[in-house]
Amino acid sequence: MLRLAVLISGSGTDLQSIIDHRNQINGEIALVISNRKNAYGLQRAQDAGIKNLVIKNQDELLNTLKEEKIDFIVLAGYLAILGKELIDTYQNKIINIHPSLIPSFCGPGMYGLHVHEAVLKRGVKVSGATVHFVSEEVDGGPIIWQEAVSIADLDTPEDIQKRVLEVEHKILPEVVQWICDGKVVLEKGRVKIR
Ligand SMILES: Nc1nc2c(c(=O)[nH]1)N[C@@H](CN(C=O)c1ccc(C(=O)N[C@@H](CCC(=O)O)C(=O)O)cc1)CN2
Ligand SMILES: NCC(=O)N[C@@H]1O[C@H](COP(=O)([O-])[O-])[C@@H](O)[C@H]1O
Repeated sequence: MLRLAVLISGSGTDLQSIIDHRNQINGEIALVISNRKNAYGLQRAQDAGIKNLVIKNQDELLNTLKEEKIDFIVLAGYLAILGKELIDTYQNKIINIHPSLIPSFCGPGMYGLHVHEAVLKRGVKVSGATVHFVSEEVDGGPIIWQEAVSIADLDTPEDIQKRVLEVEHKILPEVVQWICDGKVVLEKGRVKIR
């Protein structure tokens, strides 16, 4: 059974979606780590009986992940850019959920509401969410799964965020379950679900 660490920075609704599905997931949410002490996701972890820590320094983060014998890392609204050492140590063992259909509206500076503000400004009629492997290139890692959603009837970034979060809360636990079941295969930079 994989020992999972979920990294957060904020309210933790993506984390909660994994917690809510943990009985279907053949992995243990062993640790929740936030880089912000006021992240409500820490309370969600506490309420679920999951060990939770605040760690801002990436060297300390990597040491803690090793000490806790973490096998796989899920970035769930984690708003810091991971460095080369951590990514090399956990190569193809880190996933991230992003609130757009990558390669659109992603990369440095594209996080949280900023994404949906850019989506609204551009006037696209479809958005969605993407789960991808994490590489040194921000949001540039191999795409694992995506789901689109119509936003043609929405007029504010907050409404778009709300609708996209519904998709996030569906696909993130699904992908975590597939990973824990060994169904996610990366071949020549392209992901297949067995
Ligand atoms: N090396 C990588 N690190 C991270 C990745 C990645 O793919 N490779 N994914 C991001 C998650 N993310 C979008 O999905 C993302 C997070 C944060 C930022 C960003 O610009 N952050 C700001 C600071 C924000 C803050 O602290 O308020 C910044 O670093 O200047 C962009 C994309 C997680 N890490
Ligand atoms: N680029 C990363 C990024 O923007 N991540 C986004 O932060 C939000 C976290 O919400 P949560 O704290 O309620 O899970 C989610 O919408 C997630 O896609």
